[in-house]
Amino acid sequence: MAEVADPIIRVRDVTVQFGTTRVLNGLDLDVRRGEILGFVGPSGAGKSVLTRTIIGLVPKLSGNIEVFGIDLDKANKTDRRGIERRWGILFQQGALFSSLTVRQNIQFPVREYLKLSQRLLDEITIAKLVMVGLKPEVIDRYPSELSGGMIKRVALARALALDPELVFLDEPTSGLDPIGAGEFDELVRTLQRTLGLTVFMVTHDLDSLHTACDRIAVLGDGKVIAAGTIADMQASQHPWLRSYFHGKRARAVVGSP
Ligand SMILES: Nc1ncnc2c1ncn2[C@@H]1O[C@H](COP(=O)(O)OP(=O)(O)OP(=O)(O)O)[C@@H](O)[C@H]1O
Repeated sequence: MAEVADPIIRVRDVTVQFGTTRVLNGLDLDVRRGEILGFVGPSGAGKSVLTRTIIGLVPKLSGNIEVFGIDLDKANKTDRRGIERRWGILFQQGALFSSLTVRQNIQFPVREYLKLSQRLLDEITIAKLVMVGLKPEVIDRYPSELSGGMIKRVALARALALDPELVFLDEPTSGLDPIGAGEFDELVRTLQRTLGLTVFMVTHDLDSLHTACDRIAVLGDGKVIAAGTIADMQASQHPWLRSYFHGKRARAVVGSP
């Protein structure tokens, strides 16, 4: 694959296996600093597995992963904590701790890494809530008292709590209606531009790929089978890409016959 200068994530020849099932098979991927990369592929292809492998939650059989130019396998515990502070994560499942309030959810990662006064923690929390378009009044609500869209926003606020350079979003718009999803995409786009964030976004949402992503990488048979702009994807003759980007759903999004 073509080398990218100064990638924020560099994955080379990564293989991940559960028992005898090989999910990733010699996968290469670069994520460029400052871009929103949309990561797509069939259900069960291994998108979440790759995300979890990059952040070190899933062990790999072989291969090499660098984040911020640092090989995580070679980092000691202190360096690793330093790296983990520089990324934020919005997981697909269990976006928020249901027994904690919005305040406690957002402050959770901050408390893990920093010793700050409660007053400062509250100030950070309110700033993050405003950043994601929520009113400070929601701070003492529980997740069960929020709408689906609000939960996603609080989860994003939590991912942003430590002012990360890189954010992992695993299907952030799943479960939202098209308007809510569109608003969320717009928010991610705005934050990327204003904060200079790099975003790694697993998604099934064709609208997100069109409106939010700078580049798209497609996972198939354990590898990245294509990477490029939406125009590159639409021009591809690969059967899965053709049916995905030119199928019924795609036509509904781009409005072509
Ligand atoms: N801890 C695990 N142990 C065993 N198998 C696993 C584990 N985690 C994931 N898998 C398997 O790895 C494969 C890829 O799963 P993954 O969740 O990454 O798919 P995905 O591309 O994110 O799918 P979706 O789009 O449906 O979310 C699946 O077959 C899944 O069952």
